Amino acid sequence: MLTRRTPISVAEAQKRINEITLTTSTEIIPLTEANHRVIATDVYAPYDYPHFRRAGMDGYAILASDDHDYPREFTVLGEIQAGATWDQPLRPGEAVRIMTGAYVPKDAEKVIRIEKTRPSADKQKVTIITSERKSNITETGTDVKKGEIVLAKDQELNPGGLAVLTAFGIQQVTVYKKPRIAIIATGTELLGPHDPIAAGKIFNSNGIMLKNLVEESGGIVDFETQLPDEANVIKETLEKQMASHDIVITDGGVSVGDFDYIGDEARKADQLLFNKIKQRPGSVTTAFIQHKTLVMALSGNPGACFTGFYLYMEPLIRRYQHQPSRLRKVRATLAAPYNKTNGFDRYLRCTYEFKNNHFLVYPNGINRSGSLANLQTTNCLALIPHSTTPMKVGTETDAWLLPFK
Ligand SMILES: Nc1nc2c(c(=O)[nH]1)N[C@H]1C(S)=C(S)[C@@H](COP(=O)(O)OP(=O)(O)OC[C@H]3O[C@@H](n4cnc5c(N)ncnc54)[C@H](O)[C@@H]3O)O[C@H]1N2
Ligand code: MOO
Repeated sequence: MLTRRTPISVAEAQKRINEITLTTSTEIIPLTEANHRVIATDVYAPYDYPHFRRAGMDGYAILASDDHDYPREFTVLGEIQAGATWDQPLRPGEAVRIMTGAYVPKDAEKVIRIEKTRPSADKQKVTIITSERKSNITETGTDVKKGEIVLAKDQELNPGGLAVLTAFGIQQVTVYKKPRIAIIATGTELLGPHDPIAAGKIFNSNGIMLKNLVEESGGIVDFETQLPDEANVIKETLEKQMASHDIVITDGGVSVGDFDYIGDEARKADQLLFNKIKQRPGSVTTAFIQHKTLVMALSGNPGACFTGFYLYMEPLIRRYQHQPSRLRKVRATLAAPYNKTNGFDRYLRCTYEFKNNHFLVYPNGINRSGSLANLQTTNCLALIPHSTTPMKVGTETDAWLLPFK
């Protein structure tokens, strides 16, 4: 059925997606699974770090009042290994052999590095040759004081952050839940992964791309399927997946063809956000909310599907994690010809180069909506504003550098 759709701008479509109120929730997970997760609560230091006075060098611990008139011989009271403690008092003329990272005796104020000493053969005595400028002792709480925020919320944990938490004996962390996303590809032309290639048929190349794009952006794909263009099958699957997911992403079946059933579902939905955008590729990109779940209907055309994901889905998935989009908007110069003109703004798949403090963008291969050969090497999208004349080489425009590229 042919219906008239009202195209809106990309900015307006992005605004409508951005205005969706998200119900983000949190979960507690073991630290061993927390790399790249976003912490949802400030984490306070349960104790000082370090929590004992620690030797920064291998050497001999002595009293502050003894730090003079070198060379001078000291009596060695014993040895403190890292991990051990020491409770004997230290008196003038006495030293304790101490290792890096070991507990410093209470009354010791200085560790003289081993290089500046001459131990006797039986190790019972040591001659200190010269003093040290530094104490070589790390005082309690030098790094972090008890009660301070060691990691503030809303940041993505990385291996360094995991080390910080572990140092404080923290083994679990509260993080934002990842949105659960279902991916439904539609099209009777789609072959199963093990089918032989056949006339009129294609493999579901969008499926694996979308799954990995979702996961890279911080979502979980726990349902993925491909469906023939059959209204009932599509409707039933949509209903079921909407009930159990935060977002359902579909691709294909969204234009005005006789078998484009996703478009029909969109028009009947509780809230239609948009079903035509003034953009190429992907003018058919559609979004609607049904039973409080967002359905993002991307074009089946691979180039349009790729672009639509970055423009609308990546920022939304990141928002579930309280994180900004990873697309980096820059000003860039068109460095090679692109001669096509269009009534809609085009998000051209490009490669970029950073030269003399400036970004240069190069149109990447064939930029049709239905072409896909450039998807591996495309690392930015550049804006070719709608016009009746081609954009001249050397013109400045907006470009978005893509994450993980
Ligand atoms: N009469 C009109 N025809 C079309 C219009 C229009 O306005 N009037 N819009 C065109 C534009 S623009 C686009 S974009 C496409 C959008 O089509 P759909 O999103 O509905 O997608 P399909 O028609 O199902 O497929 C388009 C193309 O992509 C291939 N495809 C589909 N699924 C996959 C997949 N999972 N992996 C790889 N490739 C896939 C499919 O075989 C088609 O070749 O509509 C235009 N038509
Ligand atoms: O809307 Mo389509 O521009 O060819 O992807």
